[in-house]
Amino acid sequence: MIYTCTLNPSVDYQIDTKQLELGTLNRVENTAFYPGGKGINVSRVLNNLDVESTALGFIGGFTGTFILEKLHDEGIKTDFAIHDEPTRINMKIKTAREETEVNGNGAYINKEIQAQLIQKIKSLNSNDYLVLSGSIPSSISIDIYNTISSICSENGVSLIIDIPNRSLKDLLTYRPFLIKPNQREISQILDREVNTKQDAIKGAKELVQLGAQNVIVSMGGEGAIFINESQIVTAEVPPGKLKSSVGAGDSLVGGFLASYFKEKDYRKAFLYGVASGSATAFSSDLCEREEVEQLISDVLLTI
Ligand SMILES: Nc1ncnc2c1ncn2[C@@H]1O[C@H](COP(=O)(O)OP(=O)(O)OP(=O)(O)O)[C@@H](O)[C@H]1O
Ligand SMILES: O=P(O)(O)OC[C@@]1(O)O[C@H](CO)[C@@H](O)[C@@H]1O
Repeated sequence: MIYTCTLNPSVDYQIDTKQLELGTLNRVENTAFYPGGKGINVSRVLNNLDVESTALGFIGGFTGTFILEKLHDEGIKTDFAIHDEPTRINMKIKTAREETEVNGNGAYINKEIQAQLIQKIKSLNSNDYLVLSGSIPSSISIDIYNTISSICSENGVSLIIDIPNRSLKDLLTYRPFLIKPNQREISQILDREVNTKQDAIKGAKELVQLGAQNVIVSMGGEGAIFINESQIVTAEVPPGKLKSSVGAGDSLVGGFLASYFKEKDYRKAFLYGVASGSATAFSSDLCEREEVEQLISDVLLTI
């Protein structure tokens, strides 16, 4: 079974507007609410690609209820540790020129609720995959990434890590099955600029040497690279019109896992992941299966 763990979920309030001016009243064209947070997005993408998962993490308040209802409506299983304070609302503002995100710092999670989640993660076993994704609420110690990774390592759970944090480097000793930093994140981890695919390949090799079994570096509209001990694959994205890149990275992870789970083929999984990321970038919400499959033949892989 695949599990996703979102320590800091969100309701994503998506705003489409011609322009945004600070310091004055802006009236906008379109708005929409989506269940958000990186692991939750992975669960939604897996579900769209006909792969079952259970969404774990912390959730609470009226925003938490909204997320749970949406996930259950879509047929996604959940097993969150529930707290009192509302889950955060993140603003995703798309103008004709650029995308702006305003992410909250997250709800207060007490020690008892934290322990409840850890207990759930302890019940996973070597047949399971856990996708540990996204930031942590500011009330939680960064050590929680370490705690979860070490439990997975002890119990043989295949761990996928996508966290926006330098501490990813320290988690590589747990030999995660997959990590997916984007260009900005790998630059931070390595403490140097990663600008080109060649830079990303060099950096990802270092992360494999430090313990990652597989590394994908996502580079937005420039595509992505995939590396493990025996393979290096680069991908160019298919042509299309960017609608919203929110969740594109999560879709890459979800698409990769959906394919790998069924076929156990890294190259095919990477291809499917890149097509999923782009399909999300070309739509308002997360990708649907038909959208992904239409793009597959336009993704250019180089081995
Ligand atoms: N403008 C784009 N055009 C085509 N494909 C895109 C575009 N932006 C993203 N993608 C696809 O999505 C994948 C992941 O994108 P990106 O590197 O932006 O992830 P990310 O920074 O983790 O995103 P997020 O945090 O919003 O989920 C890319 O590798 C690519 O396949
Ligand atoms: O603040 P974090 O946890 O780093 O990222 C949260 C977030 O920006 O990531 C998802 C897109 O990847 C959104 O659904 C969500 O709002």
